[in-house]
Amino acid sequence: MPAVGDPASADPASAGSTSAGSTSADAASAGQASVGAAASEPVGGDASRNGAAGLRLTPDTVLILAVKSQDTEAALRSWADLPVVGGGTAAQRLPLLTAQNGVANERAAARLFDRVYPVTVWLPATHLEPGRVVANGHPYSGMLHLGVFPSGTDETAEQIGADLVASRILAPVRADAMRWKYGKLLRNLGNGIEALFGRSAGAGPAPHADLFEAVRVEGEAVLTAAGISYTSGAEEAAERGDQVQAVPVGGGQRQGGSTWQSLARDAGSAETDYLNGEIVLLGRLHGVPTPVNAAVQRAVRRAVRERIPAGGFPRAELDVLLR
Ligand SMILES: CC(C)(CO)C(=O)C(=O)O
Repeated sequence: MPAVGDPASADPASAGSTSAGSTSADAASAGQASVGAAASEPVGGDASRNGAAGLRLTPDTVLILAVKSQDTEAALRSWADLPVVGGGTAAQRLPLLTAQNGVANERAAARLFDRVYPVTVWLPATHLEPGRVVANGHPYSGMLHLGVFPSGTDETAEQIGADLVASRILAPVRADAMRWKYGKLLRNLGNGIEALFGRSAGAGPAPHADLFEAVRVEGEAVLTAAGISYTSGAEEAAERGDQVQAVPVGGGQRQGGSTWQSLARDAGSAETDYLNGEIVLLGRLHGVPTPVNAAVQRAVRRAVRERIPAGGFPRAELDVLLR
């Protein structure tokens, strides 16, 4: 089952032989890009630089959307109308995997693509410099729950899952793939906090634990009010066990998650509008206050705009936003 390289850029996270479309992907959404890359060897190749038009899409091509949610629309538009050998377009014929954090990508994809497969990405990886994606996950590189959107499974999902397992990525196929994605959304609400303030050094109570707790509590309240089911942290952790542990590569610890990496790379955008911002949106739709998620979202937007380095945001300034 061949897949295609990135048409839009030579972005390393999407430059592997199996990712589709990118403008600012990072390691957490790189999924396949890190597969097979010797831990920290540069990845990428000609296909990633040829552009979508240079690629030959065959009926057994699988498209993997591995960009940040803010870049989804552009990536989808660049792929949808490309012809597939034998007739029809990519949007009509090819399976499109949304291997991304957040829950907005599936709806955006389904507006254009007939066959959308949600993928919940649990893949500790690091992308801080062009051309290099470090796969920190061990003994498996990651765990990607996948299924059919909006629900169900099919033969394609099963086959993709089997291919992923053969490449050292666990890939349970789930009829309720979106429930896993909403659970992961809750886990990603701390991404912005980590990006703003950095990781805890040393022992003792985690700094900013109050914020991590508050965004989660708001998130759960919002999903409950919206009648959306989600996996619990315990369910996810039990499923994963110790099969995907973040280990140091080349002597270096993984310094932070995907949003932290966006600030560290000065990527010019961050995914927070689709993580904390998703909770804020649902809160507005369902009448649930979400002040802490909104403050984190605003602070990360400011950090991106003012190019405040990862971990360098003053806590007092977030507290002002919370008053
Ligand atoms: C779980 C993890 C850390 C990697 O998939 C992640 O979601 C992120 O960095 O955003």
